[in-house]
Amino acid sequence: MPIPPAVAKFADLHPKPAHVRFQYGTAGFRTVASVLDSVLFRVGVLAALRSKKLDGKTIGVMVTASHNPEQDNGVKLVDPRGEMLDTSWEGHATVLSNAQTTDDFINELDKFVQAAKIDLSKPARVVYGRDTRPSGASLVAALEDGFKALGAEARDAGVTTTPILHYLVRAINTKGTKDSYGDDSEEGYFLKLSAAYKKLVATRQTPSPLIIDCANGVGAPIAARLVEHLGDSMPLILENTSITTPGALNNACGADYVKTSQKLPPSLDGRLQPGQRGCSLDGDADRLMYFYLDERSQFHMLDGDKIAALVAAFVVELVKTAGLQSQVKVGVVQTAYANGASTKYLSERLPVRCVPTGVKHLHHAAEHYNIGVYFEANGHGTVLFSPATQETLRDYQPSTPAQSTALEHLRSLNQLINQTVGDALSDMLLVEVVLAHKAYSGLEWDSLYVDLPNRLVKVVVADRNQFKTEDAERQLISPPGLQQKINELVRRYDGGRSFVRPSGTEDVVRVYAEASSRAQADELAFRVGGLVYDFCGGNPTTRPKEFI
Ligand SMILES: CC(=O)N[C@H]1[C@@H](OP(=O)(O)O)O[C@H](CO)[C@@H](O)[C@@H]1O
Ligand SMILES: [Mg+2]
Repeated sequence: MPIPPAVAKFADLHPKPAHVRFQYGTAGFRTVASVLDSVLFRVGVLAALRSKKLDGKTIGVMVTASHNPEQDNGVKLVDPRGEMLDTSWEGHATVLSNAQTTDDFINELDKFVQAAKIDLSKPARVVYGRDTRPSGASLVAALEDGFKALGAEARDAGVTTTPILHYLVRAINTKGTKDSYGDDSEEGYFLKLSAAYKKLVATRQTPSPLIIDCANGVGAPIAARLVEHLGDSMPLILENTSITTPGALNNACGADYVKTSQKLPPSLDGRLQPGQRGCSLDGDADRLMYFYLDERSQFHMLDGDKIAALVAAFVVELVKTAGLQSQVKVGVVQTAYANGASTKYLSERLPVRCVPTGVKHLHHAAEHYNIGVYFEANGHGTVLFSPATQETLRDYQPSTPAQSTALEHLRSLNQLINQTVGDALSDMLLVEVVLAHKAYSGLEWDSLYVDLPNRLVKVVVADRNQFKTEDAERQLISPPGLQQKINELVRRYDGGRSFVRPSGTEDVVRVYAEASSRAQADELAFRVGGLVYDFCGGNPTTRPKEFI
């Protein structure tokens, strides 16, 4: 079947800007919003094709640039089980987005449809949402033209969070089956989470109020609705909720600000009291960072690694108490950015795997455990219960009241946790459940282990693509000879660790370093940064001053 003429007609309305090259990367397409119109249209077409290829299963499309500045935007596709787009299609997305003229685009499309054996007569179904960015509405209009061009049945989920969009995709595709993921509506999502949360804390004291920094993004209206559903069971105070103030999104607030600057958002100064818990969401509410001030008002961050440690230990304990330890093996997945102290803490208790950066790698590795806990240090993560484990939890006959209670808790956790993708609000409730059960304050949680001081540095190089890594990105194999020099530097530092990899989302190379003291971690990072810069022939006049 030839490409319907409507595709070319609509494509003419969305010309590709000259001299821009797009790439479907770790987080889909992401760049300044002003150049994205053609990309959105073409992604609309691609989503419809993906649905046709999968017999009309619903595909999700999320328009967001997450923690990036407000003027950026982006788009990513969600596969039928609520997971990220299959990697084998990422390259096709890139090729289609870069076809210059309408004719080029139709040619590429035709080639792709033939090669992938897509039956264009099949139905196509999509569901799409966007964050609060001002550029969202017009980009969604371009996306909708892509759907129309192929006659896809399209459902608008409106302004919503990335994890809700993932939830909806899974809920729509499992509707009416024995694997039903929940009602396929935002309301269904809130009911599922709040009911599970209330069950889990039913016998616990109401916690002290938690402050949520909503990053002035879509997390604000969504958290406000969660508040209504939680009622008295969880006192939440929402901050940074100005979604219509120009420039406010992610500006000096949000999970990425907290992680990279290791500081309290200035807007929370005087609001967060010593001893009180606070947390930050990012711009699309799929990342979560916790923090608290000690009695001297010193800021302490509880990042994705701390969340993983807290949650994994709790799940292991429940599995044991339920008497399921021989059938249900719990494991953790991290990346090289995980703090060495967290890896040590976790490895002493359960299996830990290290995989390359990017949620899809963590997610897939976590699927290999019966219960897989994965978190990136930046606060993106979730817990996956394998299908077999869900059956075990359903059928298991406990033999004591203690076993029965632990089993009920595991069943509720399986409901509480958004298993399609990291979800800041679901993860926040999960953390609150564990804190309530352990009667931990932020301080006690923080004391599970002490973070090794660490430093992340960006290095601008002529061509980051010459950087190739192995061993889950912990070793460089190219440029040749550089890894040896890094090793020589690292050896000089007590508890030193450092690795270098090309970023998948920015045109930079990242250097990570940790050591037993702050000064040493900084020094090691700046030495490795300088080494990388010079090794790549960086211009001495623009060499960053802090590099040693
Ligand atoms: C050090 C770091 O935080 N890297 C981030 C960042 O990837 P880079 O490939 O390092 O640019 O963005 C990714 C997508 O959001 C996220 O998965 C990852 O953790
Ligand atoms: Mg995000």
